[in-house]
Amino acid sequence: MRSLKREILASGLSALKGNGNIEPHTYEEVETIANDILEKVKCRPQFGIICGSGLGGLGDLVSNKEIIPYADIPGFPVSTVPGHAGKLIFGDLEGKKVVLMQGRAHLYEGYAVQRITLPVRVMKLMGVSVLIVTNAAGGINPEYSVGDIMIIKDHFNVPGFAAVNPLIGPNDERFGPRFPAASGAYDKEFRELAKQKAKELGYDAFVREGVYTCLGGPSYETVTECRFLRLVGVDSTGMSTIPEVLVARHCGMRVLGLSLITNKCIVEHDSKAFANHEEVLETARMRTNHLQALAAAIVKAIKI
Ligand SMILES: O=P(O)(O)O[C@H]1O[C@H](CO)[C@@H](O)[C@H]1O
Ligand code: HPA
Repeated sequence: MRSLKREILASGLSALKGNGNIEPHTYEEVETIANDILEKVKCRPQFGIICGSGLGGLGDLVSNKEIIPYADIPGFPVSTVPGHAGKLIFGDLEGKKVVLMQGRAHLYEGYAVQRITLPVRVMKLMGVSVLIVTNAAGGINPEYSVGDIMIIKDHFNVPGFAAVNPLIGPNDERFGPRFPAASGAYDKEFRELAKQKAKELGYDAFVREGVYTCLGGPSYETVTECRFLRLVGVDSTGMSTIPEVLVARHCGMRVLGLSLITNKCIVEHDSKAFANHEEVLETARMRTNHLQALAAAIVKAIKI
């Protein structure tokens, strides 16, 4: 095990192996990382939370914090984007044991898709069975406003059209099946619960339910791409989340996804407006308190 750990550390990019082929981390590698983390913390998490751009404030909800920077975890992808602190926070939230990722890594940062999803498998082997994923996204649905929170009911995996899928490569049945279903990935019961909690909190006016997509980024979408996405039934668009959800579902986790609509997508040629990350972070700041309250209420209500 020791030498395996050294190997992961030394390679830094063990998801990229040999002649350009991309291979997933082995079960043993993931197990080594998970056990290593568990040796460092007292918490034994049941819930995993991934915070999107500017949404790391969800970490303030956690008490009895134990914090490990991603940079100290062998093999973990380190976030390089503003609004992604790159810390793993363990602790208590509404009576539940949680591990919260304050920030994520994205495809456009140059990581293999298997590598950006490694933390999800590590969570699984640490005992997590429920994953809450959050992201900042552009509103494609013309009825959406900046600041809306969208409960994700389905996704449209654009990178998957070009064979970018974290489950590509040898399949280890200890994680899950070769051909997992992707329909029903966003747990119906959790979605209903999220809607109910939103109502109780008086958030009806800005909580929606819709379909998320991600492109590879880092460029934001063109006008034609946005119009195309609307035609196929997409409501919000980002550059993350879907790979994590595919891996989570593959290993049997139940998933809830929340998109914060941080900007409206540009659908008019020659528009003077342009998508930008500053607006994304600004909207995230504006909605942090609401998102915190909603996430806390949902975690409290979910029974494991
Ligand atoms: O999906 P999250 O991590 O919330 O971040 C979103 O915000 C960034 C663009 O502003 C991109 O990284 C996009 O994916
Ligand atoms: N497009 C893609 N990703 C995003 C956007 C967007 O408009 N807003 C936040 N992340």
